[in-house]
Amino acid sequence: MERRNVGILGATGMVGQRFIQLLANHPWFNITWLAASDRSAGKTYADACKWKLDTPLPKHIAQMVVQPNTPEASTTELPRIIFAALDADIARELEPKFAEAGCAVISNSSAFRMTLDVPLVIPEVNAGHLDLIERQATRKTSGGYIVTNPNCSAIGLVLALKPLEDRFGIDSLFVTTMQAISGAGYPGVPSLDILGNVVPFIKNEEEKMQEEVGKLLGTLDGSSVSPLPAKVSAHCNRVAVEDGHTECVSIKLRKPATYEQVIAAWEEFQPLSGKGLDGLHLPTAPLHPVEYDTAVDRPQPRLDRMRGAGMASTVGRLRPCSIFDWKFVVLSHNTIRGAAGAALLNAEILAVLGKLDFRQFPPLKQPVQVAEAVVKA
Ligand SMILES: NC(=O)C1=CN([C@@H]2O[C@H](COP(=O)(O)OP(=O)(O)OC[C@H]3O[C@@H](n4cnc5c(N)ncnc54)[C@H](OP(=O)(O)O)[C@@H]3O)[C@@H](O)[C@H]2O)C=CC1
Ligand SMILES: N[C@@H](CC(=O)OP(=O)(O)O)C(=O)O
Repeated sequence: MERRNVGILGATGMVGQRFIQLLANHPWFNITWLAASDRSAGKTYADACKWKLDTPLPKHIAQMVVQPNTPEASTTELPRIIFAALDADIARELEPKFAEAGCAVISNSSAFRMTLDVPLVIPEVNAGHLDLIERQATRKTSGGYIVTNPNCSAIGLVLALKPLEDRFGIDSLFVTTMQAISGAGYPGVPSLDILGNVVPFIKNEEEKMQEEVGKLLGTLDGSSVSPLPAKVSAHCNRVAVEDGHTECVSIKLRKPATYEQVIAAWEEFQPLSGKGLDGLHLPTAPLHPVEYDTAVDRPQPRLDRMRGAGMASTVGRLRPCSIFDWKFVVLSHNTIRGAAGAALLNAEILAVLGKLDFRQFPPLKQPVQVAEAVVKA
């Protein structure tokens, strides 16, 4: 099967490298275009990038020439699918240019997450919000659009919250994060600040978590999303862990739930595989998006971040909370499920829903039913 060409904007950074790693053997997508800042444009990728991952840099990627950061300056053909891994300020300026040029911009940045007509999506949680794409001005002119995935702490948390919201409703929650260093990009936090230390501040992180949870679990009312009316309070901390964000959560539910009912809600949560998508697996989707571990001392970042190939959210330590109803711990991989893997899964669901002009996608058995099942899940 011929694969669809894709590009990566911000390809030399921590998230850009994860995109390259995850796309290296992807069955539907083929990297043909890489771009970064003016510092890198014109160099080979190997010269421009400090490769930090523990799998080798693919040889054909190493030899690719890094392109300038605008559609018109590209010296090679611009693919119609662009994965973007830019800082928010740069994304705010560049991503619309690619959407105007007719690209599907699958963004990882916070720049447009809360914009009314931009979907903020986790496919297992709110795939129906992708309908917002059709409201974007560029969709009607060039066909291009922007889709975003959430903040890396919000993703792991919301995967654990969605089954609870569906079955019991969420009234309030209190969450304290312990976030890995890789979340700050490269070179990121200075070693003298973080070694043997905890930094109780990550700029804008608490605000992003609080508002993104509401939009992700909110309801699409035609032209915009009404946020979930739950109170969310977040404390965010940077800790000396390489990869994997850990979060301690206390939650008040709207309906009473027993220990067994809460665990069942997590364990039975298979929104993409159980309702018509059988046999039409999305390559990056984990079979179990939420895994509950019964051990008293799990989840732990070093031991659990690669569950579901880095795409699962691991939950543990469910116990009664003396202030709210229940408390538990959530862990997810911040640069895979929290970033590049999240964007890749968004691209895959867009492909299945026919929003990537994805002509080479293998024929679906029952296309309409499958799409509807995914959207309603
Ligand atoms: N790390 C994480 O866990 C997560 C990060 N994110 C978000 O993803 C985005 C990228 O993060 P991360 O990879 O960690 O950041 P890095 O700092 O590691 O990488 C930034 C990338 O942007 C490129 N860049 C910088 N300036 C420009 C420019 N003017 N034009 C084009 N490209 C430019 C850099 O290229 P060059 O090498 O040439 O400087 C590099 O490729 C951010 O918005 C971040 O908040 C989201 C979720 C998780
Ligand atoms: N701020 C997160 C990384 C992240 O997800 O950022 P953003 O919301 O800008 O994508 C961290 O430091 O761990």
